[in-house]
Amino acid sequence: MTATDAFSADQNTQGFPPRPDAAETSALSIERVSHAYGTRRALIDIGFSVAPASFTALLGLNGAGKSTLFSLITRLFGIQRGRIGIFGHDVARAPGEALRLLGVVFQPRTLDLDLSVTQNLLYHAALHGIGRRDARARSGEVLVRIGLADRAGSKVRDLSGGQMRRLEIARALLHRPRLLLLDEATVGLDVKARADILNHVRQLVAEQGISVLWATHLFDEIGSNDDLVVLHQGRILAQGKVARVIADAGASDINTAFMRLTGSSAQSGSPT
Ligand SMILES: Nc1ncnc2c1ncn2[C@@H]1O[C@H](COP(=O)(O)OP(=O)(O)OP(=O)(O)O)[C@@H](O)[C@H]1O
Repeated sequence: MTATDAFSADQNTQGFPPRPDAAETSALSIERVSHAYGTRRALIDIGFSVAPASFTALLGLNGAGKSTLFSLITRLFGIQRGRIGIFGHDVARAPGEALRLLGVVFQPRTLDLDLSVTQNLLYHAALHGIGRRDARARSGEVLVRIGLADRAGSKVRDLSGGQMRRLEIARALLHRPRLLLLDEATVGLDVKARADILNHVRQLVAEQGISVLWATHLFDEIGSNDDLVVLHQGRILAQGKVARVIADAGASDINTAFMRLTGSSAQSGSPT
């Protein structure tokens, strides 16, 4: 069976409606997206949007489909079904315009440990075609923003895990994106480093107006005012303001709501 065949039984994926106008104003719009690895369906007709200057948590256990979705948004994988827009730019049809507005922090670390903090940033800036002088200015700027200015000359190898993550966030901000995706950004960090990263990212939303999609399997990373998307086994089970999702599930907290929606429980302790 081909990936296309894998969806043929799903009536909801037959034909896509015209783009809603609202999608044009969303930082990110996911419309009826499906993805299969051979016969394994990883995403099944999912749709949601991220509002400009908002923090949206994408909550799902391992295997929910979060990384697959990130791979589609960033064009690591081609889109099999549906449409993805970034500030109104279709990722498949206008990838240059769309991806210019996007910054990403992937789950695996991708820093050069033997280069300094600044050298890592300059290298990345060069890949984006940012001139040397501008790159230096921007590097200083993003390091201040993410609280790493005092480590500019340090070798990355000498940073803590949390500082490395913050450097990756700084790097993702170098080309001044308006939408930032973070895939399980706190995995492997202790409680303090996790809180630290989350605070920095929330500050980017509040102070810089950056839109954030924060993928996590930890419900204690979700704030009461956040927008929430609950993804489970490739399907979206709930979305909306956290309070609304909790109320709609007839629950009193996010943990119970998640259990009711999925029949399982997310983790509130340290990431695995
Ligand atoms: N390259 C691949 N080939 C085949 N199946 C895959 C591949 N990548 C992911 N899958 C499957 O797709 C589903 C979604 O996986 P995905 O990695 O997107 O989930 P996730 O929510 O990011 O989980 P995790 O946090 O564990 O990475 C899972 O069933 C997974 O086994």
